[in-house]
This record gives sequence, C-alpha cells and structure tokens, in this order.
Amino acid sequence: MGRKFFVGGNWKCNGTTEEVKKIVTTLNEAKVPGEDVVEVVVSPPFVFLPFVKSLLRPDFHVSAQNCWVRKGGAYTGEVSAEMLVNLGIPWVIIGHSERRQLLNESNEFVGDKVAYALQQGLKVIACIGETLEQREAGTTTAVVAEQTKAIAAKISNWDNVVLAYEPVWAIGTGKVATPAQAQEVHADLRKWVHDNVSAEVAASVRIIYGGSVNGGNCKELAAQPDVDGFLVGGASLKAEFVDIINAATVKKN
Ligand SMILES: O=C(CO)COP(=O)(O)O
Repeated sequence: MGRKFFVGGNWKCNGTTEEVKKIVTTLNEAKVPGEDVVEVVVSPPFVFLPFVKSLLRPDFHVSAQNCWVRKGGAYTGEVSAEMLVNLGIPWVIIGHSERRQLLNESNEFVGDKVAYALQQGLKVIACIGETLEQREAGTTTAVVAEQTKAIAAKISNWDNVVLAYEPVWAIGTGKVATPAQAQEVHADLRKWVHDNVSAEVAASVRIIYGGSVNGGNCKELAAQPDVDGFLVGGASLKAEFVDIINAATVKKN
C-alpha cells in the first residue's frame, strides 16, 4: 500500500495580496507531521503562484488550478503547462467540476489536458464527481467511471496522478458526503482502476475526497480505508486547514 496522505487546498478565485500573506503565514507557522507522513499542496489563483511559492515553507508545495490543453500560443487568457514548469510549479488541478459545469469542459477535454500536463512533467490532481441529479438517479458509479475512463484512455503512467473525488452536491454547500458515502465511491473507483488499468495502479493511486471538508469532519473521513486525503476549498482559506492536514495522523493509528 504505502499511499502517502495528500491534502490539497484549492483557493479557487479568492484572495488579495494581504489575505494571501496571512494564509501563508498561518501555514508556515503550523505544526504538522513531516513530508514522510503527509503531502501538502496549496493552489492559489495563477496571479499569486510565484508569490506564494516564494513565501511558502519548503515542505509544502504549490499547484495551479488549471492549464491549457496543449502547447501555448495564440490562446488569449490561457496559461500553458510549459509556463507552469518554467516557473517551477509542480502541480496542477485539472477537471474541477466548476470548470466542467461553468466552462463546459468535457470528459474528453479533461483527459487531453491531464495527458498534456503529465507529458510536460507536471503532477496532476484530476477531479471527478457526480451531480445531485446523477446521484439521485443512481448513476454515481457510472458517471465517475466514465470520467475516469476518459483520463485513463489518454495516459499510460499514473505515478504523477492524484484522483480527487468531489461530488458536486457537496462542494461549497456545507453538505459533506458521509464517511460511508465517500468510502463507497472511493472503493468503487479503486476497483474500476484495478479492472481497467492495473492492480499496481489501483494499490498505489491516491484517491482524495473533496466537498465541504472541514476541521470537524476530516478525521472521520480520513479514517476510511480508501480515502487517501482531501481537496479542500473554503476551509483551505482558514486556520482550520492545519487541522485537516493533521488528520493524516489518523492513518498511522
Ligand atoms: O471544490 C472543492 C475543492 O476543490 C471543495 O470545495 P469546498 O471545500 O468549499 O466544498
């Protein structure tokens, strides 16, 4: 097994220079387990990436929230994977549901982006998850399998991929998935990877949960065998993000 706990903070489209400094100061002063126990990655908006990278403690890492699907060029408003590599940004979030829903990113487009970012040497947090309608229609397993399949079809090496299961109905709603609901989907996903990619990748790929994770609910979620960490939105802008990082210690007990 040996899947290292992963905690990502997705700041989304939030923050001023002052706020960013304050969050980074909190993180820099935080007492958390070492990098051997938990991998911590924060994802500010593009414009703050170099600033955050320069201020952030060296055992925490930074991620972009998106990148362009192929080599840069005449794509106004986009940021390419090559640029992120050039700036020493190691991670990128791809396929967040806000982009799938608001910007119509399709499964295929997300798969292409993941493949291109990996080829350029980035590590990828690939997001998947069902809407409330899909859950209520009983299609959760099929939906997340389809999303994962579109990624699997485009890549051959999963070493640098973290899969983030983020049910859309739980994002920013305060309506967190129960530990049992999260575990069920994570186990299904791991089985899908086992059957469609390989047993090795299924055993090693980290599947993290996102959707209204906070300081109060993180430990119970972390205790689930197939929950390998979190992608945190709102709470990653607050001091309680430190408590969420510390939920990693649940895995050692
Ligand atoms: O979308 C998320 C992380 O990517 C989750 O957001 P919240 O934690 O605010 O629900």
